[in-house]
Amino acid sequence: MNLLKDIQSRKKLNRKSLAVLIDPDKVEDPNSILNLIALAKECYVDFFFVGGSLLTQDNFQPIVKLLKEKCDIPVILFPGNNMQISNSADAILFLSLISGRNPDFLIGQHVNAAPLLKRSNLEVIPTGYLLINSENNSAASYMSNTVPIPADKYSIASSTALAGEYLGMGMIYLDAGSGAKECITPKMIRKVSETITVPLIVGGGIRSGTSANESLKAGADIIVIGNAIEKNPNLMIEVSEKIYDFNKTLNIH
Ligand SMILES: CC(C)=CCC/C(C)=C/CC/C(C)=C/CC/C(C)=C/COP(=O)(O)OP(=O)(O)O
Ligand SMILES: O=P(O)(O)OC[C@@H](O)CO
Ligand SMILES: [Mg+2]
Repeated sequence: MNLLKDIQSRKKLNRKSLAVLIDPDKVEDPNSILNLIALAKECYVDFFFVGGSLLTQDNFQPIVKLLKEKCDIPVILFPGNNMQISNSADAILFLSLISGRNPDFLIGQHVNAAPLLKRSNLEVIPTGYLLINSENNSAASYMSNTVPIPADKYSIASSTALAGEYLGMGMIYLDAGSGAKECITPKMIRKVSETITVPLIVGGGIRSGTSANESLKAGADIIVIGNAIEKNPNLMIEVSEKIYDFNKTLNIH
């Protein structure tokens, strides 16, 4: 399995995907996600992302193992730091926080993680990570000690994403921050997606089928939903129907 190649070929076909984010700190008992896993299978969710800005409990490894045991949905680590590595997952987003200017999140965490990743079987996916301003300071922005790009500074975001692509990053991730009041605007997604050629992941504050649909229409290739699905797992059904409708028009089987 080569997930990046798979994601690139989906993009070529303009085929959209849904990633469900599991933040281990929000899960009290790993077994409590069994229903979520069952629903994700029914909804043909494309990926599970697992990670958090800060992990204070010991359930990260058990959650990754449980996901792998109970379903075939690829599990991609979305690490807040270099401690969030599990050999049981399929891949890791090797995030470099290019919207910020904190060397530790641009290259420092990566140096610590690299030898562990070399010994693992994880697919390492170099990903340019951009935090876009939301009204509230996000946990990711606080923990990384970086200032997000203002939500209406389209050329700064597009140029940053393009620089990431030119540096060889295989994907770009635009994040308004988990639980953001406002998700990334369609205009911002459009400007960035028109500038880059690599797959675009968009997340943070997506809470309805409508905003999911708008993000996809504006050019997101993968949308990520965490908080809203934790609160209302049935949103997964609504969003996956939107993705199904979107992909159906492409006439691929
Ligand atoms: C390459 C390796 C090993 C690590 C990269 C480390 C980097 C650059 C991280 C980027 C900055 C960061 C702290 C990202 C966190 C992203 C994430 C997993 C968010 C999930 O949501 P939370 O931020 O935990 O939100 P809540 O406030 O809802 O808990
Ligand atoms: O939890 P939400 O707001 O859906 O955000 C998902 C993810 O993009 C956060 O890093
Ligand atoms: Mg968290």
